[in-house]
Amino acid sequence: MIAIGCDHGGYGLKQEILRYLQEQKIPYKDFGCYGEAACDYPLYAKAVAKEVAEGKAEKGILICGTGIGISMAANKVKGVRCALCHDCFSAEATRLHNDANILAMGGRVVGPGLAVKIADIFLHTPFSGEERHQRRINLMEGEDGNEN
Ligand SMILES: O=C(CO)[C@H](O)[C@H](O)[C@H](O)COP(=O)(O)O
Repeated sequence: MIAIGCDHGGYGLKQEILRYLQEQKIPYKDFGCYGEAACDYPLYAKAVAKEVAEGKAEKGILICGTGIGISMAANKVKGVRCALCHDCFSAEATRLHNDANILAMGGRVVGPGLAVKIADIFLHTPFSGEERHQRRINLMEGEDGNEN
């Protein structure tokens, strides 16, 4: 299951991503927001991040105006590796190298065609599992002597 959320700046693009998920028959849970009224992105970031961190969702997708605030908020949750991607190369690389578990995008930055392609790559690219990448993820997650 994919957990998905947005703020008002990402609402329109989220509708496009939901359409893609439905067409592809990819199960999802929509954590809001549910309209274009102004709201606060950390609330939706935390709801999706918690779902992913607790293993209830396989991956997450978060969308705000820029993708910046919502990715920052998601990355405060332990176990979350949220990657802000506005190109296909980064979407593939963050899965292969970082095993990113949440994709963030900006609804005011990227158009729907590219955004759907980015989401498709993100959802279908496996982690490479290579030792050097796993070692770096472990360091990032606070193992091997780091504090966090
Ligand atoms: O990244 C963001 C915040 O850091 C997002 O783009 C928000 O969607 C944006 O800040 C919302 O701005 P608004 O003026 O309240 O529409």
